[in-house]
Amino acid sequence: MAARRIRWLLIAGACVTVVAERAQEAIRVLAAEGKVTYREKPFAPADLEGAWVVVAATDSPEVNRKVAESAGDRQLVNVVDQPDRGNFHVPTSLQQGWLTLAVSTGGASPILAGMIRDKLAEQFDEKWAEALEALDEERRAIKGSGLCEEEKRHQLKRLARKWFDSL
Ligand SMILES: C[C@@]1(CC(=O)O)c2cc3[nH]c(cc4nc(cc5[nH]c(cc(n2)[C@H]1CCC(=O)O)[C@@](C)(CC(=O)O)[C@@H]5CCC(=O)O)C(CC(=O)O)=C4CCC(=O)O)c(CCC(=O)O)c3CC(=O)O
Ligand SMILES: NC(=O)C1=CN([C@@H]2O[C@H](COP(=O)(O)OP(=O)(O)OC[C@H]3O[C@@H](n4cnc5c(N)ncnc54)[C@H](O)[C@@H]3O)[C@@H](O)[C@H]2O)C=CC1
Repeated sequence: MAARRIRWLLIAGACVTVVAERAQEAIRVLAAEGKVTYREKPFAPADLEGAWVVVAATDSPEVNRKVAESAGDRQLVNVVDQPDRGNFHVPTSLQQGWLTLAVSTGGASPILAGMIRDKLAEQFDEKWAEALEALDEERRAIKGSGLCEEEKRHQLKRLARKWFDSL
């Protein structure tokens, strides 16, 4: 579970520190490659110092509860086995170039969220990534034109509609 969250955090550009008594092999490899910092020890509240995002993903509900309770008001906390103890949930997501679609069922069924994402992926395929790049160029041209604000807005709306209807 922790490895899944770490992958997502690294893609987002986070500096990740893992605290685990005995981390999974995949995490040890990331640590050996210098991609994450690994503290091989039991959790202690001081481990949260300086953290912006905290993920409680141990296999012990008591430890995860303690992690959540030790976090400060200004920290984002995700608790993988007791979502209500944290202050954010992780949706499943689909990336198609610059397009990001996130799907959440509010915790009711993470598997269904994955199914919905797969269904959306059939509709929002590579064409959308290509379209967004083309649209971006056309939008810049309109923004850089000497047209008045009202006319620009009108053209930007028409531009988005043209692409939306063509895909
Ligand atoms: C609230 C949330 C936590 C949060 O915010 O982080 C949460 C909570 C819990 N999940 C549990 C179980 C499973 N979760 C998955 C899968 C995923 N779970 C994810 C998110 C979230 N899961 C958040 C809500 C998101 C939403 O509702 O949309 C995804 C999107 C992202 C990710 O986790 O990477 C990923 C989507 C899959 C994909 O993308 O295809 C699978 C299937 C699998 O592993 O393949 C199972 C086993 C089957 C089952 O139990 O249904 C359990 C019971 C744990 C236990 O008792 O052992 C809890 C705790 C509880 O329900 O209280
Ligand atoms: N949110 C979600 O989508 C899902 C959540 N889960 C939940 O994720 C949790 C973890 O499951 P897995 O990753 O399979 O477990 P795991 O057994 O692979 O990993 C647990 C890790 O916690 C560490 N740990 C345990 N006590 C510790 C302590 N006191 N201090 C520091 N580290 C400690 C262990 O050393 C180990 O590295 C479970 O509660 C499970 O119910 C599981 C599947 C999906």
